[in-house]
Amino acid sequence: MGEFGLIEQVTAGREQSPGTLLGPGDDAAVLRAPDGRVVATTDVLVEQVHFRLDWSTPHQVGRKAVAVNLSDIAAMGAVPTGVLVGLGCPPDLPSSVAEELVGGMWEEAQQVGIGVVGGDMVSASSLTISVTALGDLQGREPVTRSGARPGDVVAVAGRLGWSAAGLAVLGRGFRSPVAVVGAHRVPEPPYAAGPQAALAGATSMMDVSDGLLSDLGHIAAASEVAIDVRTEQVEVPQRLSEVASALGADARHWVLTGGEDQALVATFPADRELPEGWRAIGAVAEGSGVTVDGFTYEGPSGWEHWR
Ligand SMILES: Nc1ncnc2c1ncn2[C@@H]1O[C@H](COP(=O)(O)OP(=O)(O)O)[C@@H](O)[C@H]1O
Ligand SMILES: Cc1ncc(C[n+]2csc(CCOP(=O)(O)OP(=O)(O)O)c2C)c(N)n1
Ligand SMILES: [Mg+2]
Ligand SMILES: [Mg+2]
Ligand SMILES: [Mg+2]
Repeated sequence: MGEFGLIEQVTAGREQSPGTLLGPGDDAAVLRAPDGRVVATTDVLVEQVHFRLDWSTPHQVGRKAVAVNLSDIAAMGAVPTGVLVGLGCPPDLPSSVAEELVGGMWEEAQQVGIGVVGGDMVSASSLTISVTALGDLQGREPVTRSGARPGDVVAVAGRLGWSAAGLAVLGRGFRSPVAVVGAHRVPEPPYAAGPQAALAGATSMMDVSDGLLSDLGHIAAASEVAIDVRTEQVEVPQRLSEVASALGADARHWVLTGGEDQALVATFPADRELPEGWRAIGAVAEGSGVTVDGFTYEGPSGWEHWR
């Protein structure tokens, strides 16, 4: 199938998402920007680096590719308005795989009431997916990485360590449909928690894509503060402990440094009540860097490409 046939196949019969005034199908989409500002973010996923088609179905990969972008929109305190999808497909990729991928993208987008408003299809040596998400602040100020203040509480919404546990299970050759494997295949970012944190006065926020400690390092650096994670406050779910003991791995390490669950981590003034779904895990102080119970964490604090 040629390029235009494939585009026709993946766009045909799709409903236009709310807020889309035009597209896909013209040179660009036109979206409503009620706030007068547009939030924009992009993340690329590459076969063998971010996913394997013997570990995940194309539909699951499509959902994940959109989810990792929508979590960045939520991490600004915004709501998504549309996604654009770039697909680099090897010439021997069955068109049904592209169709399923786009189907997964639509499913995830529709979880938050939006759609795929445009994209691009090119030939490539390995399957490459680039998603751009756009969002609306609904009149609120963006919650950046740089607003954490000494005395703030550090809190998290969503799962930590589940995706890393699933990756460990898959990496050891098991394909059983345990919950952690499901979590690795399709993350469940707490989308609504982003805008809720913004409304509750969060001073900084980001999504956890690389690992809690690594990502808190970005907040600490941008805000010029120190962050201490208190392990007595960080829950290690029973499920993760079970998987860890079966694999001879460390569940706490997954929770502290595992990426790809797309949880949200934020800081809040200590006198504010945390919004529903948020749990305290540490504190902000004067200084720099991230510590765990006052000590520097031994070993890598999260995923880093080329390391
Ligand atoms: N090639 C690039 N050009 C411009 N900005 C980039 C590029 N790559 C990354 N960035 C920016 O650097 C910041 C950190 O990137 P990244 O760690 O990928 O963030 P995230 O985990 O939220 O996706 C983001 O603001 C991102 O937009
Ligand atoms: C086959 C495979 N190997 C390893 C991983 C683990 N992994 C790949 S990228 C990544 C971190 C997140 O990806 P990144 O491109 O850094 O996203 P961003 O931080 O930009 O959101 C992790 C934990 C995986 N998902 N799949
Ligand atoms: Mg990124
Ligand atoms: Mg992010
Ligand atoms: Mg990263």
